[in-house]
Amino acid sequence: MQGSKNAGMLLSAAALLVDGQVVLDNLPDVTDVAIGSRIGAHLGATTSTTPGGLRIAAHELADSDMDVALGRRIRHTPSFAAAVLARTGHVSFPLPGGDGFCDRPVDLHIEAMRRAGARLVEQDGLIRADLDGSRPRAFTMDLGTRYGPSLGATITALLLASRADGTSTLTNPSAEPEVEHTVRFLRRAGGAVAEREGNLVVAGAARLTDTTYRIPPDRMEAGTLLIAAAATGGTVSLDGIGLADLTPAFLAWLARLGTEVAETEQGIRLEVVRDLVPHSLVTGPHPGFPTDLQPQATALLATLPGRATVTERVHRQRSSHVPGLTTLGARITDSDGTLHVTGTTALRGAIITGDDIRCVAALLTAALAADGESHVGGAHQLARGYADLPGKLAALGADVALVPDEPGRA
Ligand SMILES: CC(=O)N[C@H]1[C@@H](OP(=O)(O)OP(=O)(O)OC[C@H]2O[C@@H](n3ccc(=O)[nH]c3=O)[C@H](O)[C@@H]2O)O[C@H](CO)[C@@H](O)[C@@H]1O
Ligand SMILES: C=C(OP(=O)(O)O)C(=O)O
Repeated sequence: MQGSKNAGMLLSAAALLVDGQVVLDNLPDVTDVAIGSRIGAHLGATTSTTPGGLRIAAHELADSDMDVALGRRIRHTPSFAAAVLARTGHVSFPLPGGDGFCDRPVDLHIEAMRRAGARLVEQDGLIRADLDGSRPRAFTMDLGTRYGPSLGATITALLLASRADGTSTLTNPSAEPEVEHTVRFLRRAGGAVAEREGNLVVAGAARLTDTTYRIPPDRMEAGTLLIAAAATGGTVSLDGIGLADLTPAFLAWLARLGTEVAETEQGIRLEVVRDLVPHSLVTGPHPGFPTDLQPQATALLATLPGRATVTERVHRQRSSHVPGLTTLGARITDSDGTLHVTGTTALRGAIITGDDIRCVAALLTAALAADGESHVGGAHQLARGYADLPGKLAALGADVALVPDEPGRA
């Protein structure tokens, strides 16, 4: 398995907090991570590749103005900005990009900066934040939203608190594995983060020091491959990942469909053990069903005779995959954020395209199960989060090849 794109991005941001050298092992070769590394380099960090990883030396950050074009291309921009603000007392950054399947607000990121003592001004999509002193001040903040705790804002607050002058308390923090990895990384770099009664209590440090961290396996890549194997009635073995890396809700869903997922010496193995039947799902914060596997799961349900519902509860809406699936012949209706899927074995190949990472992964999954050939556009989106999904699927026996993406799209 590749290293996790989301953990890799957040730890690349955290690396900018360290007054020394950070080595991130097992960073995935995906375009978002490359953009994260370019953002660091533009701000004055020295980056160099190591076998299987990246060395980031941010002894000094010479610049506090983030490259606007790069910042607009990724979702984790506010967390990179928080690290720069905590280090230099100043930062300017654009509103983030990333997948645009729904409105994705950043109010909590901004609030964390404000609570840490920043004066903020927004103009034309650019945000400027300045601290009065050289360090953030200690603060208290609640990271809950009506959709559950915010992962991104928990990391932004954590990074600010780690360099604050005093002890901060973060209530209702996200429990996603990416938070646990960021906490471990910060502790290794000399930070003091404690978990107390479900809160994160962070004693700010004046300096964080050299450290090496291994990015965990990408649970979304693993989940995508497990779903693709189930959708094609196959068997798949994935090395370098364990059952503990996947959430109980996702594993229980796979089991109810009629697959068996077991641990092997090298990793995990999925086998289809009976005729698959559909089963409904609801996404949720960890340890719930991950939102980043919802589109692919919808694609699988669209191929299984019978009915199921798919309810998105992490994002306001996530149904960008529905038009492409419908073009392949899937029967899906959307009512108040819940997708009603009536599966069919009669999906047919078509020309379809997707505009975000998991949407394209979902279309690819359904195209593999469909009769005939499909052309799935959006390979550049896929490359934001998967190092080589078409290549891995081909190695597993799928008839899939990468052809040049649509002209004019970076
Ligand atoms: C908890 C969770 O599963 N988070 C997912 C979320 O992370 P990401 O960090 O992108 O999003 P958040 O976890 O912050 O968002 C959770 C909820 O909080 C809301 N919100 C967020 C920030 C903010 O300032 N204000 C606000 O209202 C969002 O609209 C959303 O409904 O999307 C990523 C991409 O799909 C996934 O990899 C993460 O697993
Ligand atoms: C939505 C995703 O990524 P991002 O938050 O970077 O847009 C994703 O990984 O599915």
